[in-house]
Amino acid sequence: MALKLNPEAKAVYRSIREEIRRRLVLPGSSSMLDRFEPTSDRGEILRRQDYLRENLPKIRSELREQIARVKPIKFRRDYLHDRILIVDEGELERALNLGLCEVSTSLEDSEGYSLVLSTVGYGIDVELLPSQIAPELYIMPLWENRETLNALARIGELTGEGSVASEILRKLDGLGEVMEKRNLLDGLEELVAAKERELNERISEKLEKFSLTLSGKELLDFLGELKAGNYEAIFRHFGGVEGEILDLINEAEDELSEKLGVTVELFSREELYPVAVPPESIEMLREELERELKVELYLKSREILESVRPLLPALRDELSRVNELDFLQAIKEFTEGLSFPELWKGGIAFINGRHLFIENPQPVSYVVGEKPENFGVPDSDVIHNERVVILTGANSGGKTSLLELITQITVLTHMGLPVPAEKAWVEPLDELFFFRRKRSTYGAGAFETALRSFVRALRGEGRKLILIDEFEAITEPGAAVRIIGELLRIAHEKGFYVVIVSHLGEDLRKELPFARIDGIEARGLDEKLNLIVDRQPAFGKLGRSTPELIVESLARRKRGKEREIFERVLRAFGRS
Ligand SMILES: Nc1ncnc2c1ncn2[C@@H]1O[C@H](COP(=O)(O)OP(=O)(O)OP(=O)(O)O)[C@@H](O)[C@H]1O
Repeated sequence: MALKLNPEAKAVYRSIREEIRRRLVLPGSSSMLDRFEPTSDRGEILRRQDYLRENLPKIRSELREQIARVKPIKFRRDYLHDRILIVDEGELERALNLGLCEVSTSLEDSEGYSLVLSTVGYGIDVELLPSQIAPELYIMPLWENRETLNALARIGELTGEGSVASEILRKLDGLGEVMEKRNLLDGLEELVAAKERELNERISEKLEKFSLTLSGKELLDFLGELKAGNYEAIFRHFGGVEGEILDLINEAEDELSEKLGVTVELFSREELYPVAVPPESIEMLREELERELKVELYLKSREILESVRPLLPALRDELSRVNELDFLQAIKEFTEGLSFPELWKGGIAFINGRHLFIENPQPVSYVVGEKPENFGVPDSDVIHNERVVILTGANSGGKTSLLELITQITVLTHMGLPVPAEKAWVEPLDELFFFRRKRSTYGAGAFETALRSFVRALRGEGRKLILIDEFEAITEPGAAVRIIGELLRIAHEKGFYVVIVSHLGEDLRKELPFARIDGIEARGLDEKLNLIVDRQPAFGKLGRSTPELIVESLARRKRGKEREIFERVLRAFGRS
């Protein structure tokens, strides 16, 4: 059963949830928060506490950075246009239903496909399984997410839970060579152009050398041959150069063949200098390479998938565990220094509670309902297990903040999380109500609305905590005492826990002997003549609003005639 929250209590829950959510690293982890919605089920709260007690210590600070590297790995069914599957008439429907590629019963249809797969011996042998027909659909997402796999491996080390990712990565290594060729294919034009440039440079060097040699003694020989009409020798001379150039071309093509893994013949043998590769040749080479690569990638993927497939369920589990770890690290960060409350029966009590959203708050201890035996807070002897408490005291004393703190501790307890207090005892409740003071709403409308919500909170049975901030601000003090008095009597009879902020403490005390009156008071003035407020309510004591301290502050700040008047007023309090 979910703990019921009225809108303002729910707003406190939302701000807590938001504090945790913004500490998450991955968007996919926020659904974990839904599992920690406030519940009134005692057993469930205890289970959550146990789960966190066991798991939070495993969370190391380095984890956050690794979690941030994890991306979801999505295996998508896709239709592959590069392959055809040739099957037997009887398998046709099953093969078509796989929806992975073109299917036919006739080999004639395979024209134009890079990959011909077959269950009947017409191509690469396959069974009718996605892992054999389209292994790339499994392997490519893994290959593209090596960063994630690396992070998972590291996370496995950090948590001591291990990981299958490193084994998968090792198997994927076998794909490296094919992928490198793929990269070469992307830069094919540039690769060929560079070779072409290099080749032309080397040929031109050769030709230069050739003309140099010719300008030596050979030139004389050459002229001699020419005079004698010995053309044979001249051609032999030129033929030698031609042979050398052809060698250079062959060498360049061999290098390319080696790199690309196919026999390359790109350069023309007709025009020896400068050599140029026609664009059509590059296109043909590209097509051939693509075809070869597809086959190679298919075969490699299939081989790797065979050994990787049994690891995939564990990988899936690890990926969802990362969201859980992300959630845990967010909780760990948010609850640093907080402590698990004790579940008990008797209300709510805490020692040195610290408001979540006040910076450097003064810790406050408080009890609504039964006082725990080892409560040990000074001056708490006057507490007599009162379920209804009236909180009085100075303006800006921290009354609203205390109601907020009680709400925070109650909500966190019901989420199963630690609370901002040194020690806390919380009874699992059915409903939590928090009514804030409506500052600017006056008149019958506002009063009617407030009264209705209050009465709605009192309706029915169950374990309820009702927190009300200054109800009387929207009606006349006289009527307020009567209305609040009667409503609190009903709350008392029903055994609900109530904290109500009120300036009518004196009057309510007379009406409600069962209620405790606590007070927040100013202790004095600091060196700058500002009020020093003790945020810790005094138990069983009406909080004076200490206007005399304000008068004293003014008396000491002012000069001349005004000061005289303030001092006279101060004397009326019996102080000077
Ligand atoms: N425990 C605390 N430690 C430090 N600062 C606090 C604490 N509680 C409240 N304050 C600060 O005191 C100021 C007044 O608090 P709050 O509004 O709760 O007082 P209040 O008694 O409800 O005042 P009002 O009577 O005007 O409604 C706020 O700025 C708040 O941050």
